[in-house]
Amino acid sequence: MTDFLRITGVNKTFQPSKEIRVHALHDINLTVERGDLAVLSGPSGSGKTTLLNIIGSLDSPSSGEVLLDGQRITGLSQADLSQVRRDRIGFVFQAYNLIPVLTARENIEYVMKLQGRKQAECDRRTMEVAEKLAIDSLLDKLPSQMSGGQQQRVAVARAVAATPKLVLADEPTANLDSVSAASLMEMMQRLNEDEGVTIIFSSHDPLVIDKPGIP
Ligand SMILES: Nc1ncnc2c1ncn2[C@@H]1O[C@H](COP(=O)(O)OP(=O)(O)OP(=O)(O)O)[C@@H](O)[C@H]1O
Repeated sequence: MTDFLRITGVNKTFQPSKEIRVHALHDINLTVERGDLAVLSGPSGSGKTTLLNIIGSLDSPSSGEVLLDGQRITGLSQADLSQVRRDRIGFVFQAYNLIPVLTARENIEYVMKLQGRKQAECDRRTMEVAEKLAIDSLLDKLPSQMSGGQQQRVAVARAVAATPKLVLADEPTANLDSVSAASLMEMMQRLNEDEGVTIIFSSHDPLVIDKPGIP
């Protein structure tokens, strides 16, 4: 069976100016199985965001290759990469990144609409994920009318609603208090089990990393 995600010999060097070169990733080799809930842990500056951006095809490695579901994503055209991101990957960011002028419902529907799904299907799937994330009473609110924990649950709902194969979450609990962080982790764990979606997230929070059930 092919690995769901295989990263081989990935290096990333940033060159912000002529004199400065930053080796953010050095010879990274990693495999993730389908259905895993995996955590990338490490101190600030160790390269977690850089690696997640490369896995999510938001950035490209300086060398090495990334295979997602058997397909080599390193070297694809920008148009093909956009399609991979739209159809196969859901993103959750530290700062929630909801669209401020859209309600929770419209934010959640956004990627499904880009995929060309019919309104009835968007409605059904929005309700399904909203119930799983306990945000069904928040669907008509704007991000500014919600707490940080509520916004992050909406962001997770947006990431999973479009039925991606992979969800990438970069420090999703970093801006949350410990109770909201624990609740978000439980919900992500349940989504991983219920929907079989592979989730990779980064964290440097021992409470999150050491949670039972997280390998
Ligand atoms: N666009 C960039 N230009 C130059 N250097 C960069 C760039 N992006 C990241 N870096 C550097 O690469 C290294 C890894 O950064 P990265 O953000 O991936 O770490 P991280 O583990 O996610 O950190 P944090 O936990 O603080 O978010 C750091 O030294 C950072 O300064």
